[in-house]
Amino acid sequence: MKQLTVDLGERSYPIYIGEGIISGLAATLANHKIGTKSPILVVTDENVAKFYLAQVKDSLEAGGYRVATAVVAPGEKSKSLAVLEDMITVALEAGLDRSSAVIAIGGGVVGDLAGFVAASYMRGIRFVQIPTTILAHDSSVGGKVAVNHRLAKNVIGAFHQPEFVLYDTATLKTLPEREIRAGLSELVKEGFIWDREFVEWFDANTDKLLALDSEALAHALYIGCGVKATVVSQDEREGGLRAILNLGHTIGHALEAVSGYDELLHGEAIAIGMVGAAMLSEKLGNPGSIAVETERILRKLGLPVRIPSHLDTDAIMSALMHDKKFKEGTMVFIIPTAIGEVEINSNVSSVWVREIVERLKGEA
Ligand SMILES: NC(=O)c1ccc[n+]([C@@H]2O[C@H](COP(=O)([O-])OP(=O)(O)OC[C@H]3O[C@@H](n4cnc5c(N)ncnc54)[C@H](O)[C@@H]3O)[C@@H](O)[C@H]2O)c1
Ligand SMILES: O=C(O)C(=O)C[C@@H](O)[C@H](O)[C@H](O)COP(=O)(O)O
Ligand SMILES: [Zn+2]
Repeated sequence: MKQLTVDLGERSYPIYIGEGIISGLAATLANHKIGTKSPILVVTDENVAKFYLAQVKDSLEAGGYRVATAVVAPGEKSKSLAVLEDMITVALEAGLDRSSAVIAIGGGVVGDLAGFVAASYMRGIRFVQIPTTILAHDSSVGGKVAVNHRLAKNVIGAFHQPEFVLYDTATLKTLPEREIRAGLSELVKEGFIWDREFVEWFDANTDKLLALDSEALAHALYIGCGVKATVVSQDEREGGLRAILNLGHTIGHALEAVSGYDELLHGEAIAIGMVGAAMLSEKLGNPGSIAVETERILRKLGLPVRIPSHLDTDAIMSALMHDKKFKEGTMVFIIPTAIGEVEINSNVSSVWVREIVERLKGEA
């Protein structure tokens, strides 16, 4: 098993990464002083429940825990206020108290939702992240928890750090192919923002990653979680640096909202957004090779790199204005300045953005 730390003073926590480590969940909870006196709530979705819920519940109960479960429908639409309220109902009915904990087992949807349940229930109880998608290397680390609004992604939420992250890489074996590709989009993002060598390694190992080669995947997830932990440790609440993790998200989140949260997967929307940010980089005077290279790598992963042409440009432009980086009338974009380097840039004109959105809709 490998271990990383998110270094946040008294809120510091470990990320455990290893194959088969989910079987040690009850012992890990006990090590982290989550005791058996108060009930715990396990939140997951229907797909993940099918594979892993019985095993997790049995092992927790064998460890003396009283376990309530909440199983939501899979997909982004479960990140809603209505589902949040259902979760709170389950928590109340199961008698969760301030010593209880919420355990999220699943991808980023479950992690963000369950994390926000934990952040808001009785004004905040502890929670644990058990990521089961590649993409969740990102969502399970860093404490951003949220649900969506019809008009904008992640605008109802909080910063609430987990007690620990337990990443059992064996769970990834059951992922559908489209989810593997979407997860790799956010994983290569960690390289695009921070680590050119990782991008080069990623490019050379794409086939292995797509085939879920255990060694390649464990290495990539360790590096990806490491980038995330390093950035969050320096800027927990996005005062500055942390915004770089948002590469591709300004356009990406707008596409998710405008398409009703059920057409593009998060990682797919972010792939398109990363190509858009790279095209904006060229407008700002950086080499055009950044966009060419970004697009080549994302295409090789089988990801979409163009905006579905039926999405309305005006609707996308208006959704962009709800981006959380938009402040005092100024758009803020994360712009790649080289492969492996980005800057936070507030000099991007909305005229350019519209032009790039149109271009991304127009070409194959
Ligand atoms: N909080 C953050 O910092 C952060 C970071 C990145 C993304 N996110 C959020 O994460 C969400 C996307 O996460 P995601 O891509 O993991 O989506 P997801 O949670 O919807 O999971 C993807 C799909 O895979 C299924 N699944 C999950 N694990 C599985 C497994 N092991 N085997 C088989 N099927 C499995 C799920 O049921 C779902 O259908 C978005 O809402 C995004 O906004 C948050
Ligand atoms: O952790 C962060 O910070 C990120 O930006 C990671 C993103 O991949 C993630 O999608 C996050 O939820 C986006 O945050 P938001 O503040 O733009 O909603
Ligand atoms: Zn993301």
